[in-house]
Amino acid sequence: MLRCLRVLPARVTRNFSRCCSNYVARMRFINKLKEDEGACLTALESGDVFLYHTLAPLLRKTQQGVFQLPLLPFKDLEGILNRLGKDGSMVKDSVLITCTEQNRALFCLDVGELDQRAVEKECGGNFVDLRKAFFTLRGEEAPLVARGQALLRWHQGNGFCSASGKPTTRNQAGSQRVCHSNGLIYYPKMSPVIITLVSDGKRCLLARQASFPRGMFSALAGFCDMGETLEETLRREVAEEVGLEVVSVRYSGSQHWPFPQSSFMVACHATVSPGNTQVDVDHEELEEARWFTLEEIRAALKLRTPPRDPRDQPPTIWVPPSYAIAHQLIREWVDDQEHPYDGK
Ligand SMILES: NC(=O)C1=CN([C@@H]2O[C@H](COP(=O)(O)OP(=O)(O)OC[C@H]3O[C@@H](n4cnc5c(N)ncnc54)[C@H](O)[C@@H]3O)[C@@H](O)[C@H]2O)C=CC1
Ligand SMILES: [Mg+2]
Repeated sequence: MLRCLRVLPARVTRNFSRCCSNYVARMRFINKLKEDEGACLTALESGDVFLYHTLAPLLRKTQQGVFQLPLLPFKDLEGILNRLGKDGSMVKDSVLITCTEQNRALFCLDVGELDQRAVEKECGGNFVDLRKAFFTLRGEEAPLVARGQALLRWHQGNGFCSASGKPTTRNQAGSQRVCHSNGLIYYPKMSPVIITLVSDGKRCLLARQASFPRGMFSALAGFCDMGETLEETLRREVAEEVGLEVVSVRYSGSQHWPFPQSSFMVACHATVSPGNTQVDVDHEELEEARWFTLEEIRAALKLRTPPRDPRDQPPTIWVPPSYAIAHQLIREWVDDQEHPYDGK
């Protein structure tokens, strides 16, 4: 019975103290840009834009060999577009992403209709696949390129109203599209996904899909069905994929995940009772799922890059890298084992 599922208090308190004191003003400014067409255009004209070509972000390599996301001031980009024979007003198709602590607005634009090499030459960079960009960029730039691509992809796929079949029009910020024939408003969409690390108190359960790189194991994940709570999704997915019944759940964190389409990943720890640990894998979904000891997980976490030798038998086990929320769950589990929680 669902009532049996205990939802434990979160152990981790997120600390936002690093946020600067103008956070409230900045959030209200961004919100105003979504609602006020004139203010958004003014912010774009004094802001920066980063580029995509058919959804691949433009990156630039510094002399130190570090990849960066080049931010082009509005005027510079207008000039570049003019030099490439395009009307500079194309910059106005940019989509609002965020705004810096100095209230400088940041937008992105897909220049897929221009010659890729010509743009790369003008901008001094290269358009790279999002997966590569996401794994290469540092700090806050990785979620920025993911967010930008997700928004641009959503605009490219929502040019028509699904009720009337007529074209939809975007607002200046790109935070919504409207069908003027029936007034329907469309907002960017993410699919909610639960991701959970199941533990029996001493071991944790990791699984791999056949499509994963060799040797990589991750936490269990699954899309929410319409009308489900996150707890119901978690309980159902664990039952479906590995045949186990979860008895408690603890929230860990969340993450926007752009692959293959926008998912909103909600990460939780879950436990099964020690007497109910017999795994029964659904081989339609998973290639393998099994329990791992603390020592095995510590060894897997030590591998910073996937093992080089593709022939090692059995394959060396490794886990998703640090930017994946699965990694956070696995690290927290190790921490829980090393410093057990006394419930206070
Ligand atoms: N950031 C991270 O650490 C991780 C992210 N993930 C992501 O979680 C997502 C879900 O994991 P899966 O095990 O594949 O889910 P899943 O166990 O629900 O299986 C996927 C199947 O669910 C169905 N489905 C239902 N609703 C769907 C929707 N809205 N979009 C697409 N398919 C839908 C499809 O038939 C699909 O083949 C994947 O996109 C994956 O990339 C998975 C593991 C780690
Ligand atoms: Mg799954």
